[in-house]
Amino acid sequence: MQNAYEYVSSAKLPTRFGEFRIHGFVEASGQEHVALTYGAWSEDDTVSIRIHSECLTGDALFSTRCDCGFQLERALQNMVKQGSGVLLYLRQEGRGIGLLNKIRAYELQDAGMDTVEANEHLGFDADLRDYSICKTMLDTLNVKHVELMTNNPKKLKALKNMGIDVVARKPIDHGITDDNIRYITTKRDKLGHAFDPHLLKGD
Ligand SMILES: Nc1nc2c(ncn2[C@@H]2O[C@H](COP(=O)(O)OP(=O)(O)OP(=O)(O)O)[C@@H](O)[C@H]2O)c(=O)[nH]1
Ligand SMILES: [Zn+2]
Repeated sequence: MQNAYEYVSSAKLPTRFGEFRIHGFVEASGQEHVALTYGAWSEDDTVSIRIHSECLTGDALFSTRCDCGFQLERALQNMVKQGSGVLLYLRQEGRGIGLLNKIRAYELQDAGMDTVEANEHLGFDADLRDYSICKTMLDTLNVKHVELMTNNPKKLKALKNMGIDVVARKPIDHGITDDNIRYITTKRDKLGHAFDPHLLKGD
C-alpha cells in the first residue's frame, strides 16, 4: 500500500534564531506540512521536539489572543540553545477547523463564549487534530526517542500510540498575557492542559 504521507525535499533555512533546515511533506489529500531541524543526532539519541499546529494569527500576525506565537519562538530558541531539535509544523489551523472558522469562533468568543463553547456552537468538536503524519516525519528525520515541548496531554498520547518513545515532557508556558489568560485557563480546565499554577495569576 502506498504511504499516505510523503517526504518531498529539504533545504537550508536561516532564521532570526540560527540556521535550521526545512523539510517538506505532503499528504495524499494534498495538504502540505513542514519540519524544521537544528543540529544533528543519531537514532539512539533523545531529541527535543515541538509539535506545533498552524496559527496564522499568532505565528505570523503577532496576535496575543493565544500563546502560539510565543511558544513557537521559544521552541526554536530552546533548540538553538540546546544545540539540536525538531519542529513539526502541522497545517491544522484552528485546531483543525480552519482559519475562517477560527475567526467565526473568535467572534463568538468576543460575545462571551469560551474557546470550546465557540467550536461546539459552530458544530465542531473542541479539537479535531490528527497527529498521524508525525510518525512519517520523525521516521524520515531518524528520530525515535523524544523530549516533547508541550502542555497538551493529547500530543503525548498520540506520539506514544504511534510507537515513538516519549522520554519526557518539557513544559512550554511562555506567552501568558492579559489578552489570552481566559483562553489558557479554558485549555487547562476543559482540555486538560498542564500549566504551572503560579503562572495563571489572572485566574
Ligand atoms: N478553534 C480554535 N482554535 C484556536 C483558538 N485559539 C488558538 N487556536 C488554535 O489552536 C492551535 C494551538 O496549537 P498548538 O500551538 O499546537 O498548541 P496546543 O494544542 O495549545 O498545545 P501546546 O503544545 O501545549 O502548546 C492552533 O492551531 C491555533 O490556530 C481558538 O480560540 N479556537
Ligand atoms: Zn494561536
